[in-house]
Amino acid sequence: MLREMAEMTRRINREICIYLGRDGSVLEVVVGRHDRVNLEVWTSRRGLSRLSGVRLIHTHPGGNPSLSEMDEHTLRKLRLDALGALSTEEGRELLCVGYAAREGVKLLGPFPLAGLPHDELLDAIRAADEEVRFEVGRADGAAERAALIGCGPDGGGGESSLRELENLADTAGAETVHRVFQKRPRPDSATYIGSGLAEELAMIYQKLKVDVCIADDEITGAQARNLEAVLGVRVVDRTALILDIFAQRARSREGKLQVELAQLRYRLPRLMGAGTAMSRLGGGIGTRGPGERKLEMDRRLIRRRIFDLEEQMKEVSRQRDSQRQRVKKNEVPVAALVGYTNAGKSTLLNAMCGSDAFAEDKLFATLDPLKRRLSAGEGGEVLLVDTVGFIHKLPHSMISAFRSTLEEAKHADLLVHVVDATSPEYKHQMTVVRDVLEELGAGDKPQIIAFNKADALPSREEIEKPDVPFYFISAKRGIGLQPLADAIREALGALQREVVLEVPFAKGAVLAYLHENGKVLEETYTETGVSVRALLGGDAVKRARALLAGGAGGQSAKP
Ligand SMILES: Nc1nc2c(ncn2[C@@H]2O[C@H](COP(=O)(O)OP(=O)(O)OP(=O)(O)O)[C@@H](O)[C@H]2O)c(=O)[nH]1
Ligand SMILES: [Mg+2]
Repeated sequence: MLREMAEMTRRINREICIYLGRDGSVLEVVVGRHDRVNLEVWTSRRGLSRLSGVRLIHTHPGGNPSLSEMDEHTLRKLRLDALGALSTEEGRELLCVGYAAREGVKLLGPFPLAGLPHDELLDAIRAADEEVRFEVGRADGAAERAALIGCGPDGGGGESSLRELENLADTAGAETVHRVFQKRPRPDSATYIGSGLAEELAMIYQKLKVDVCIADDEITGAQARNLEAVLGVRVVDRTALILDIFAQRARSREGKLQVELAQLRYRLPRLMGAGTAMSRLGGGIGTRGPGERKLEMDRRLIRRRIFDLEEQMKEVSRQRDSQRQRVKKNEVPVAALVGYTNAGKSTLLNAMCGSDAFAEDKLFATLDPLKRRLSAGEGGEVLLVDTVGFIHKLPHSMISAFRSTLEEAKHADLLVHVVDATSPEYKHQMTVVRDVLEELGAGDKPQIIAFNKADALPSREEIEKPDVPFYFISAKRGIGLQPLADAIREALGALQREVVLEVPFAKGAVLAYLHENGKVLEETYTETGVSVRALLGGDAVKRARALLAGGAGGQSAKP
């Protein structure tokens, strides 16, 4: 067979690649180009830490009989029993064989075809099979090596989106080794980026030993499969990456339920047919579930699990609702900190409430809503709630999966929109946040904007002034927090503010108005009229003042 392979390679000047099972049967034949071959992935049903039970022999057109660096990478990545490289120079055919050993890859040969040490080779493989254990995840235990691809029209912010994707990859624990953005009006329906570019990338990825390719947009299952076939590496998209981060970070029961649900809903339409086992190879981005639960289930099981999770979520939602009702009854106003991921929401919550929410220079540090009492300032009790950060290209399926967390924003009385003012993308990020709030039905809540990280901001003049109240703060350095806290209290108070109004006897109608439209707490009779302490909504205060000011003998009211 080796002679035939050499002969054929000389004729077509292309690599030929044959996969063999342990019984010697041919599992697959692949013909590549002159200088490379697309390595299909074969995994038998053995554990991911064991040798795969597959041997691969391929030809090197020309006279090089040894294993290339790429060959060795392939050997470990596919956990092959052995990988043979056959040099095909006529009359001088030589076979070199590599196999996995505990200390890395061992090489035997090159041997002339007439003198192959069959027994020695088989013994070596048998020994390796006993002792070699691969780390699940990456064969060599290092960080996953990621390559990023994105495409879109010129000037569509694709580059900065790709930078953010790199940040996300970093958060997920992967190292970005390659990045490419292709300008095109719209993604290719079959391969997302152009197929020509994909073929070029395949070469580069092999050289750079890329483990996973991440697309900056949500792609279809078919696009992912087509790309995998060309690129020869696992392909995931932005959504899978975000879900992976969520999976690593979810702590509370509710957070875990939400993440698992979102992951399964994302996976269901993307399940691959049997045999394409690429996504099962090792661990890494897109394969982790909450608590490192492996996401390997078939369709039927997934459907059942989704149903289970939905039922559990309903229960959690009910509990959360009744909790909210209790808070409402106590009339404790709630302000929700919302904003783009990494804006500094958790840091602000900690600074303003003297608490210790988890804050980190990573994206999506916070997954679970956290409520704390606002400590600074006078007046009634106010609750602040931290929320999950928003991000652009957040797919709709995820918004619905995280609805119960995001609903904290919807049920809050006031939104404090925290903005990382030092981000070159701050305007775009603000738009994203507004859009998500809109989608949640919280678009018209009263808002205060907190431009955060003012300590690291070169010039406040550069920041475009919004048309809602705004404050420059530094959550980390504790700058400008008191004015912000006051503003929060005041804005919340406007909803049901305690005011004292001096109502002259001549304006008896105002008294009636206060009783009807607010909650009168105390009435004290003075020489000229009644001093009323009452809880009033913002509009009611305005109206009462107007009534007091209007007409003869009007006396100004003191708030
Ligand atoms: N320079 C500076 N850095 C800040 C400030 N506030 C927060 N940071 C940093 O910004 C990073 C993100 O802070 P977090 O509070 O985790 O941000 P978050 O909005 O809660 O992020 P997610 O939970 O991931 O959505 C951390 O490294 C903080 O130390 C600030 O006022 N100035
Ligand atoms: Mg946070």
